[in-house]
Amino acid sequence: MGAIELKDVTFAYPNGYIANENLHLTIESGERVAIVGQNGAGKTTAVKLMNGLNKPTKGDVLVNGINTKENTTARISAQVGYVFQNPDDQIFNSNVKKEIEYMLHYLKLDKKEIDRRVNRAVELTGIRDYLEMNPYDVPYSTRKFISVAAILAIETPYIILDEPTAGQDLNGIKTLTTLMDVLRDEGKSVITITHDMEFVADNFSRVVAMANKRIIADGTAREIFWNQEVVKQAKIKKTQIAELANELGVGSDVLYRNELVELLTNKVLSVEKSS
Ligand SMILES: Nc1ncnc2c1ncn2[C@@H]1O[C@H](COP(=O)(O)OP(=O)(O)OP(=O)(O)O)[C@@H](O)[C@H]1O
Repeated sequence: MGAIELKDVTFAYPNGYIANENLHLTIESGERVAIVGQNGAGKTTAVKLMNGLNKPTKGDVLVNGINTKENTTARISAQVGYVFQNPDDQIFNSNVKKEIEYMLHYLKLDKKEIDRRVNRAVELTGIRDYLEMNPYDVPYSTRKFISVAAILAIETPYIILDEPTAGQDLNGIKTLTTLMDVLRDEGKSVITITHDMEFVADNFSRVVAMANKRIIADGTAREIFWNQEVVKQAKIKKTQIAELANELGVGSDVLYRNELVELLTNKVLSVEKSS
């Protein structure tokens, strides 16, 4: 069993701006972790450290024991796939199929294996109808799935999704949820940056909260969403159900609809009993 380990990592951009300070984090292989926090907290910078796109200014990042500082981004990316927040920063081929196949040719896989991986990635992301099109001729929300498919096809043990639900409608969210289930069954690690707390509560048990370049909390979704200090500092918007429970003053750790329904039902029953 491997892990991604950030050991006291600080990162400064070439202009000198320090975007991450003293990060300590271990993500075991197979784990699913959501990274949440205010805009500019340093989330994207941190995940780019995990796949070698950023190399630490101080400290070390290890991927399955391999130090990212001593290896090329290409080698680290074969372990940790990163789907960019904006697909237009990632996609550069003039044809969807070519975009998905690009890394597979780089990895020198044979045609049969390339076809298998492309088919699987296309199936999981629902983009088969677009295979022969120019990625820039398809809607933005579909283009996001092209960037997901290109990374899925590499079949890395760790996959990072940066804001996957942004711009997706109900169908897109459904496709993502099914994809999350498949990746869970395959034992893959998924690390997600998101501002969508419903998506977090439904798909991630571990949540890392960032604020002002640092990790300020690391716990279960329930622990993070009901820690008022963390919610305030990281500027997290709670789930609607947690907000509602808070406003109604029922329960101090409600996260899911069924929990709220049960609490309210019990309250009604106890009022009926006592009257
Ligand atoms: N190439 C760069 N050069 C200098 N500063 C940068 C660069 N890229 C990002 N930054 C700065 O680093 C800080 C952290 O950015 P980052 O993208 O990691 O934040 P984030 O938490 O992912 O934000 P968001 O939720 O808005 O995507 C921001 O202040 C940003 O302006």
